Amino acid sequence: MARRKPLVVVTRKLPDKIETRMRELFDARLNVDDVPMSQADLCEAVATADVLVPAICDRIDTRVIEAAGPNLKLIANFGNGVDHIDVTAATQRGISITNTPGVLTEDTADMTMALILAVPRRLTEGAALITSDDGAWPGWSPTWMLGHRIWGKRLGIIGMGRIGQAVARRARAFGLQIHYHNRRPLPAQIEEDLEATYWDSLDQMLARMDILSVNCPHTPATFHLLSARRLKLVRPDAYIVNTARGEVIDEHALIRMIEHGEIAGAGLDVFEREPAVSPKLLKLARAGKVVLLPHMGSATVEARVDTGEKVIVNIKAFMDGHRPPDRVLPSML
Ligand SMILES: O=CC(=O)O
Repeated sequence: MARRKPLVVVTRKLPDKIETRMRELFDARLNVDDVPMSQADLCEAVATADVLVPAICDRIDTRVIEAAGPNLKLIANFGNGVDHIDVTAATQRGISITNTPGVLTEDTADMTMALILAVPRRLTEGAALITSDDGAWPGWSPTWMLGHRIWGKRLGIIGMGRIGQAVARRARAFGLQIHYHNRRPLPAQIEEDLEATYWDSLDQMLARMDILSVNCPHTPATFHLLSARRLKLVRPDAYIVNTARGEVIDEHALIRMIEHGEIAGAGLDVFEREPAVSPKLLKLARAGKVVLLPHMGSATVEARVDTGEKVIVNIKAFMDGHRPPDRVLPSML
């Protein structure tokens, strides 16, 4: 007798190519209209599904895990970060989790570099000004719209995993000096190739950098890693860029310090209460102090297709009785 195809519930619209392949391989319940699923919808879905494919905008909390029926054995996340999933609760219920590392490294590093350039060089401010209706551009002047040079400055990367290293490779080409803080130093050869300096003490690194880039995952250990106390160590002429997760920075404290001129500015692609963005940040953006993007770090067609392909590989491996290549365990967080 032919084996029943696994019932795979996908919470958001995925690239057409991925949805077509999922329809071929699985009993796929797709969300072609891309209407976000409520917590109640998610609970209903996991009651009968074999596999749930959530996206990073879904909240797979204890309530959803407790609603899982006996068939749910795998949560194959569409995305890298898993801070929206209660990994411990799922693991305790015997549900495996997978993510999609590697496929968004270069795109996220590009967006990080874009923000590293955009904030000190006032890119969005200038672009808004030239297209404004009131003809606000008075013409070139030696002292007008001056930003700050990034060449020769010190970049402190917080979290030197795949994305942090990809940022370092780009930043070197822009003449930045690479410094980093990580749980562990990089292997000597990689450190040498990147000409990167390791700081065991995050506090000491923060006090000496011109630009800081947050590239670590959000885990219980990195929540508010840049706390109000640590932000006070940052130089008043320094900029902070975050393309990782909003929760890694105490956003209230950051806003206050930028408002008071205690930090020069920030480039943020992620926020503490996404998709809500603090009105104070919007005001700072209009004042040219911050550049804000709506969580677009990995938003390329290529990354989304590659992510979908990784999800499929993980589901297939699991269903064939193998260890899925991108298994996430609570001990990894
Ligand atoms: O932010 C994107 C991801 O974690 O995949």
